Amino acid sequence: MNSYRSLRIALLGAGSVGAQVARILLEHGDELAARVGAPLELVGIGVRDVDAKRDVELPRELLTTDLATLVAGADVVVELLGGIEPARTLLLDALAAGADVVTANKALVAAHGPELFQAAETVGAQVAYEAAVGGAIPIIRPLEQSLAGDRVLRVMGIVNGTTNFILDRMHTEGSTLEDALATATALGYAEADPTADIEGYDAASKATILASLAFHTEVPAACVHREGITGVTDAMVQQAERTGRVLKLVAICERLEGDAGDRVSARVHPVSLPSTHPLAAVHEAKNAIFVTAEAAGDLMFYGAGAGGPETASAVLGDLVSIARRHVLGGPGGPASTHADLAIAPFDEVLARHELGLTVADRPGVLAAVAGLFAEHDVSVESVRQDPGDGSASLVLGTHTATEGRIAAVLEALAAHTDVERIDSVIRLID
Ligand SMILES: NC(=O)C1=CN([C@@H]2O[C@H](COP(=O)(O)OP(=O)(O)OC[C@H]3O[C@@H](n4cnc5c(N)ncnc54)[C@H](OP(=O)(O)O)[C@@H]3O)[C@@H](O)[C@H]2O)C=CC1
Ligand SMILES: N[C@@H](CC=O)C(=O)O
Repeated sequence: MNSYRSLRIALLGAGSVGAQVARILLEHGDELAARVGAPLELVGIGVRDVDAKRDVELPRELLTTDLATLVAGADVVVELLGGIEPARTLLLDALAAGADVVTANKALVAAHGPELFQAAETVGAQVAYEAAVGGAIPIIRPLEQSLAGDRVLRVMGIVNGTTNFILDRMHTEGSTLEDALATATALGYAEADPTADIEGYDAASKATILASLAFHTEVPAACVHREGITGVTDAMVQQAERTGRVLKLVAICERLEGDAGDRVSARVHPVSLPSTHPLAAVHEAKNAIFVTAEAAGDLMFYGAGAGGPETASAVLGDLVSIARRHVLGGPGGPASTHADLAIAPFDEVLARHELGLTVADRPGVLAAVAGLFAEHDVSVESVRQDPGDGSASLVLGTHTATEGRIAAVLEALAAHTDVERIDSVIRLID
């Protein structure tokens, strides 16, 4: 090891992820120091309650509730608090003082990434956030660096471990959403407020980050269409199973090519996939992200999307690379947003849906209802009607049908006198 002084690491948070980061820093300090070329000195751990019971026993003298003072003396600040404040202010203070920052906080990066990157650029510091998307899976660095010379066309996948765990348990064990969420929380997968998981906010933050990196364009969180899994019912799960399909919450970020120039679309919503689709084999809290790039073709990234030790791996990867830069020097620099593409409204995205309807139980009713689809330019790919009870399942095609047209046809169906109920609506991916 050369004679570089030790690097002062301030850790903010000792929850599911923070406690594991502290454990690894303390247990494997010598090995990490050898990799970096300088010791990584954990100077303190900022928490809300120094007496709280933790999964990992941490030296009492390292714990503090004075996060501002802890940040002030650090070379690198590792933020694992979650939420916007006080994380944002603490990181801006750290950057203003010239410290580098590592964070797993996707809500913060999605909402305030440009502000943090600008603050870092001003002082030549770095903000690293590999753990903010896909837990242990390397996806930020591949998009930011490995694919920087290619043209990314699409990033699509399962990016929230908690909701994947819940949907998986609903399919495989018949669990309720509430029971499966309680287990996911106990396993350390869920956010402090799990509404962020089940209502799709967490996945939407990740979609913001992925789309911004993939398309070199700032994609504000407000431009990401978001639906969570609270509308997924047992009946929808059973309907998917009857047709050999599986429900998953996916994020889709696409470059849409058009005569007026390329645009970007980013959205998060449940979909129904054939059980043979590779995403159908993503179980428990695993994540999988497919990237399609013009020259590279299709790439797939798979692994643990949540969990303390797994996420700590990504955090420590960032910490080691930042620490190496301190010791050896090397490039940092802001994320590229030079392309600045327009964002396509969700209504204009092409969509394929499966619809469960109950119509009045009279001959010819479905044919009359079908007129509504033609009126809204929505093609009907297939119709299956159960004899006797008026229930029908329709697949609505994509080539001309946009999300906007499907929404309009659903509104018209809801008002149609021969339609008793819309039983289920789910988007299909093949
Ligand atoms: N859990 C996971 O699988 C993953 C989490 N992430 C992200 O990592 C971050 C941390 O997640 P996780 O470890 O699960 O969160 P936890 O809720 O388990 O832990 C949060 C920690 O931060 C401390 N903390 C929170 N607010 C404050 C505050 N205002 N002042 C002082 N301390 C505070 C808590 O202190 P105390 O212990 O005293 O209450 C706790 O130690 C989040 O941004 C999350 O989105 C990213 C990928 C995966
Ligand atoms: N709550 C998140 C944690 C990781 O980002 C998830 O379940 O994916």
